[in-house]
Amino acid sequence: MNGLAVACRRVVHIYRAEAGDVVALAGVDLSIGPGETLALVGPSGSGKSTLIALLAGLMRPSAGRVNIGTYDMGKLSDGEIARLRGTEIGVVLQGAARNLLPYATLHRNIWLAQRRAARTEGIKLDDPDRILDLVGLPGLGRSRIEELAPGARQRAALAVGIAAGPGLLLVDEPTSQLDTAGRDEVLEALETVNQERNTTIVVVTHDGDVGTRLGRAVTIRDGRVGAEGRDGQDFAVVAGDGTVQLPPEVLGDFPPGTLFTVEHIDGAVTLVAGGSDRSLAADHLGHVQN
Ligand SMILES: Nc1ncnc2c1ncn2[C@@H]1O[C@H](COP(=O)(O)OP(=O)(O)OP(=O)(O)O)[C@@H](O)[C@H]1O
Repeated sequence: MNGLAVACRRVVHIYRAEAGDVVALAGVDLSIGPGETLALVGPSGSGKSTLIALLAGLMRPSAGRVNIGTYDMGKLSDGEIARLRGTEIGVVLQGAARNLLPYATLHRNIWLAQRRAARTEGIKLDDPDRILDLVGLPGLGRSRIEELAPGARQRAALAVGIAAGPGLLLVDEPTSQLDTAGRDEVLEALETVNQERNTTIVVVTHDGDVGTRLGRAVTIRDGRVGAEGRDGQDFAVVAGDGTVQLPPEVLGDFPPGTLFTVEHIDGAVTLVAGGSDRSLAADHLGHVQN
């Protein structure tokens, strides 16, 4: 299976609660190429888990569109979404134990994850031992999950997530309970899976270093894409409705109501804060050029 592309267009998600509605996502625009690795970072409550749940088809967006490969997730039936999750989309929930049967062997856990795909025509499944090699657990097929150390258990959860050979792997907080060595092994496993299979991988994390390692880190802030880091450089991002969130550290310089003039200089666009020399050059906004 080749990596699947992901496209979110103006995605809104509202939780209906007795105490009042909560707008968890307020218009997310995000494109992820096939075979890309990406981290979703951001403060607690910003909407990361909600976004990954929408990508996994565990919930449907209140508005907007989520496309995975050729699928429009909002238009699929529950049965079609369940089939996708057992085949083309792999999901690793937060907390390794939630993905695994503790008393069963690694082989059996992988086999259980492959069951649905095995019945689906045209899907060729990897040998479980090959999957264990990919996640750095060679020869451990007969070990029971409860015998594994926490880092190995997290990689076992990854093995289950990739068992059916998904084109998109969604992983929630894979390193949060681990020491540095355990974290590095999990990241290595993710990198190997991505390199060997070209799997698109999206990881929700609080760990900024994980974002750096994965090459692309998208910050979710107040239910929107707030910023993006790529290969060590930070960018603000223009949303589908034309808005740009300024990084919190410069917000103090541009209070609400600040007026900008839009100046076109040598083919580049520069926003100059009214009556001052404070400006945002287009290059810092993702290069706006005609
Ligand atoms: N089932 C729910 N019902 C009502 N509100 C919810 C529900 N789940 C999440 N929320 C709210 O939606 C918003 C986004 O939550 P979400 O869990 O997506 O954020 P997060 O960035 O993943 O946070 P964390 O890093 O703490 O997991 C928060 O205000 C949260 O309180």
